[in-house]
Amino acid sequence: MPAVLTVDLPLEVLTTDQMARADRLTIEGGVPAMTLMENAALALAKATSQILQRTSGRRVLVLCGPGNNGGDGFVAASLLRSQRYKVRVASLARLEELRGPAARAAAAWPGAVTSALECEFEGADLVVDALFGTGLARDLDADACDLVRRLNRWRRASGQNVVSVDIPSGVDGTTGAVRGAAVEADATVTFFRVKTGHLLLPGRLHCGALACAHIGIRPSALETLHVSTFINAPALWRSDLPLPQIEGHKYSRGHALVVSGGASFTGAARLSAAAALRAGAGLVTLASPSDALTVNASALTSVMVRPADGARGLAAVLTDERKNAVALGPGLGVSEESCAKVETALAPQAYRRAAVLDADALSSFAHDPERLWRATRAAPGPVVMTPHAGEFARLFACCENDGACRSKLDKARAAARASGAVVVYKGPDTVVAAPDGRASILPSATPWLATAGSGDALTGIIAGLLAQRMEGFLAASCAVWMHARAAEIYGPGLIADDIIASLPHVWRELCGR
Ligand SMILES: NC(=O)C1=CN([C@@H]2O[C@H](COP(=O)(O)OP(=O)(O)OC[C@H]3O[C@@H](n4cnc5c(N)ncnc54)[C@H](OP(=O)(O)O)[C@@H]3O)[C@@H](O)[C@H]2O)[C@@H](O)CC1
Ligand SMILES: [K+]
Repeated sequence: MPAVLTVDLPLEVLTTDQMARADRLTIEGGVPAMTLMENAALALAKATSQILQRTSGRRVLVLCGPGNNGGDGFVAASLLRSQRYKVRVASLARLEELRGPAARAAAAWPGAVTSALECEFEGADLVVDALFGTGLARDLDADACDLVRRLNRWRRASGQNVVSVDIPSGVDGTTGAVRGAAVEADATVTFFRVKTGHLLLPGRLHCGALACAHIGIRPSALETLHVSTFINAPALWRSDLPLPQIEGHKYSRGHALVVSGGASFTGAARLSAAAALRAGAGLVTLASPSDALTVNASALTSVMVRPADGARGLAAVLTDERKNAVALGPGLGVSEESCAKVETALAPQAYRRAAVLDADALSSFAHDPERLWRATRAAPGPVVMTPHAGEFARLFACCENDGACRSKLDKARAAARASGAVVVYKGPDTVVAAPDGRASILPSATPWLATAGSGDALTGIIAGLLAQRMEGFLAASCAVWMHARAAEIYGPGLIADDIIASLPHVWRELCGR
């Protein structure tokens, strides 16, 4: 798998409506729509010819749709033809149905145009998919679905490349959903800014290598769009990254407390504790039930172990105000006692303590999520919750079933609003959402991350960053990225311990040394 977590893409991520507004503002500001289309086609032709040079291909088939996405295709076809590629064009619409810049682009194409529904892919070295872009408004009809499926079958059978213009046709640019059928591309060239549908599954899996081209829309257009979704990349949180100071000491780097389960369930909390230390917390203590003290103490060296039985025992350990971040959930057990421990950890108090809730700390409230929201809303410091899809569905049924929530991003945002907490909705396209509306989307994650203990390591990294007083949304986003990058660096064969062992490499990359 290529290292995509370090690829440079602009930070802001737009919905298709926001992109249409950016286009409109730019055109109203005096840049002709045709100029934007020509710039888009230039970027597309460049990306296409780079692939053709690599594969020694000469024959290109351009599939054009009924809107401006098709217009980009016509202009790119003309450009590629002028570079002496052998170009065929097939259109989904009759040429007299085209409007505006798309009609002008089609009129300027000097070659023949055949029907896309009847076109043959045989003989092509590369297909340009310019059928539908950000204007896709409904599911593809049966004929268009059939065309897309034929294209996908040909690509798999021939091993040839497909390059999508703006977004693979059939992918909803805002939600990432497949509207009937969607092109499977090897590369996608989008314009100005990446759209949410490029990053959310299943859309992301259709894009192939994603590139974003400048087409003449000024970044100042973003000011009126109120963008609150970002790619989860170092540029989002790097300036807030806590780095040890020469004059500092271990207490100034924060003290994380991880709550262990009983004697038979201690491994998960120990993984979290080790990850919190590697994430840079100055000290980490494991609060352990008495029956698990021996096993915990004998398995740990740099993590301290303190006895804590039940919610009262936890309250006693937490009277130490230096313990400024607490993590609960891994191996905790689903029980009323776990609910009481969570409420103890979140109880209002004079000092600002951060909390991370994962796994059983969430599942224990599945029968009464409102009880958890009362505690998270009243908590004195930032609270981060890290549900995977199953936990999310149990806890946030209200957001799952809300008709207004059309994507994973919408659901995570609604959950963050309901709970007043930062919600890390885990998965291959992990979304981090803050109650104030900010959200980040992880652009990639290796499937090797789906391994036992991986979530426990993430919980620990978040706790470690929170202990160093990083702001909740940024700490959660940074932890999600570090976790994924550690796994990407390690590669195949990864187990949870390797994520923790790889964190120093991630720190070296981030610190530039
Ligand atoms: N200035 C700009 O704006 C720039 C835009 N650029 C490019 O334009 C693209 C956006 O163009 P767009 O808005 O024309 O939409 P597009 O994606 O081509 O498709 C809409 C067309 O399809 C139709 N249609 C929709 N759904 C359908 C369905 N399921 N099945 C069948 N038909 C369906 C819909 O017609 P409808 O029937 O809904 O009236 C309409 O005709 C963008 O992705 C980028 O590539 C660049 O050139 C840079 C400058
Ligand atoms: K397309």
